[in-house]
Amino acid sequence: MNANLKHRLCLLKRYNSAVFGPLCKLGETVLELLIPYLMINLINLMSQPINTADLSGVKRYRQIILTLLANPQFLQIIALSVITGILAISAQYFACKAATTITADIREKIWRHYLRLDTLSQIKLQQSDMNTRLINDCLAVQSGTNLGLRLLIRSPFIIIGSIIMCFIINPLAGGTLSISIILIAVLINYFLRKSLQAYYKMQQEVKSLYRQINEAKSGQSCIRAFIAEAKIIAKFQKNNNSQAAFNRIFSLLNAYIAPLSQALINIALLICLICLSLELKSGLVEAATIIAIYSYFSKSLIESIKFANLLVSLSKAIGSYRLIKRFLQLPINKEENFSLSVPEHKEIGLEIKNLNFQYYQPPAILEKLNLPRLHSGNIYGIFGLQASGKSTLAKIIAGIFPDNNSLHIFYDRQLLNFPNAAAKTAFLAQNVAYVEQAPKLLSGTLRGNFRFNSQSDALLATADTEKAIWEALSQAEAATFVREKGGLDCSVSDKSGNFSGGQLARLALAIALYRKPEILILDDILQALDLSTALSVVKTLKRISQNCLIICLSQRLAPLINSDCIFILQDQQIKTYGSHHQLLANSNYYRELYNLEFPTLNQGEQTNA
Ligand SMILES: Nc1ncnc2c1ncn2[C@@H]1O[C@H](COP(=O)(O)OP(=O)(O)OP(=O)(O)O)[C@@H](O)[C@H]1O
Repeated sequence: MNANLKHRLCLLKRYNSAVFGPLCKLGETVLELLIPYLMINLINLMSQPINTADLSGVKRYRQIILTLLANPQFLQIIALSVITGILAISAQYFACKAATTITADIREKIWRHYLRLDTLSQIKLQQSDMNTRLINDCLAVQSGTNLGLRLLIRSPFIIIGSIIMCFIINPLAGGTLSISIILIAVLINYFLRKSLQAYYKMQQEVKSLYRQINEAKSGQSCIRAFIAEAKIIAKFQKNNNSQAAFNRIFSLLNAYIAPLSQALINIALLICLICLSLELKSGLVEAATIIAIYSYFSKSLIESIKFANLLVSLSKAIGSYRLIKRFLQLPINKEENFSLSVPEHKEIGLEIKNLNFQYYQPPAILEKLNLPRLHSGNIYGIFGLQASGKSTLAKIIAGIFPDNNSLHIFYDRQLLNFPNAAAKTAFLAQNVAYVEQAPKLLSGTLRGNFRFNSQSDALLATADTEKAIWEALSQAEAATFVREKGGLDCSVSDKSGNFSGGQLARLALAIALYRKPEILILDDILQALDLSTALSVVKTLKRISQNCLIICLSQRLAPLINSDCIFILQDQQIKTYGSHHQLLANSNYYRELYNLEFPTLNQGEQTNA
């Protein structure tokens, strides 16, 4: 079977409720249209006198029921009502199942796409946008799909069917109903347009509220420092009031639709009844016919109002789906399932040639940057003042930001060729451990944070794994406080609030060491540690650097002085490099920095150098 057909069959199987729902609704609609028509005969039958003169009390009613039950049309109506009920419930069930399945799949797709996004797009994307896509937009799609599957066929079918049935029963009634439905359509169209304009403005305000909440959450210290609470509250109030105003306009405009439509249909019905009353008196029309006409008028009215609500829901759903689609078109750069097995005991090397980088708009953060070949077995230091681009460079080496083909990887001095940029990113993700400046853990348990590459819970709890985790914790000087907190199953709260900055740095280092990476990048983490812990960590790093390439980045010289080579990042480039002593002897800039940082030591050191 061809793959495309197979894929379509799978989709059909998964979303079969989306077919069954409308089918049940169609069946229900057809039967519902027939019932008032059949009622004409039933009412006529009931209006004929049933001989109950010699009976009294319960027996009298029993006689009436038996007469009705003997009439095949009565039985037909009962049977049709039961089937209609069953079809209505089934349609409801299938529509709900299809809508929730579709939305769950879309939500999963959004999340997968987010995780595979190009990191620059991830940074650019506001947290509030992600929340809106995942929650508000998905809910709008869900309710639009649910209503659409039930009403998109039903409402027009009932309205057109009612008009046809009215024409069959009485052409005057058919004509009056047609005209009133056209007027209702014009009215609905006008109010819908206006209300949707208000809805989109309301959405903008909601987005702005979300943004403000997130900003206020992340910038709390700034708000407190500048006593800016009142200003923040006033801004929030302004947005909130504006959102409420648009919400009110939207709700009012929608609320007008039902009473105005009802008034229109009632006027039409009144005109129709006045005309028909003459025919009724002259015996041209039966009372039962008028009841059936009334029934078709009310059905049309109810369906018109439902259809108006459906249109509102559908336009919201379509708007939301467009935003989701736009999000899903954002470029991804991580290729799943790419694996390049790392040969054991091979020396890894990396080199950067002519690297340029900017965050989605100028200025350039790194420009024509070159980094000579680095090899495993060494610790390299990269020094740069604040905002010189250290973290940016670290993220490029870790494969988090695009390297635009400037980063070259070597095994035993042989250049590694990757089939495409995504394969290189996947390789770096597997082999480089990057410990960021202010790391955070995933909430849950500490053990869960050591889950690498979809390891199962069972594997995480084996004696071997536990031993390896504790070894990594000891190497990162984290074992003691982890024991005090209750061991590997101690909890990690939301945003890692139950650990200090230094503890988080050590835990992040332990997680990185546990992975036994080929390249380890430490972004200013030694700075977060007290002196004795930092010295122990440096000793560990010396030991593990025998099989690993380690890069430490720092805005202070102290954590880098013992590195095998120190690179100075300045003016978007690596300006100079060498060992601490070489730099002290040859670089004025380095010497100045050193004198600033160690004012009392500098005399002796410089004399030695
Ligand atoms: N997400 C971002 N969007 C736009 N510009 C950014 C972003 N992240 C960093 N920058 C800018 O890039 C420049 C380098 O930042 P980077 O974090 O790489 O410097 P750094 O040397 O690590 O700084 P620090 O020592 O202060 O941590 C800075 O001017 C910063 O404003």
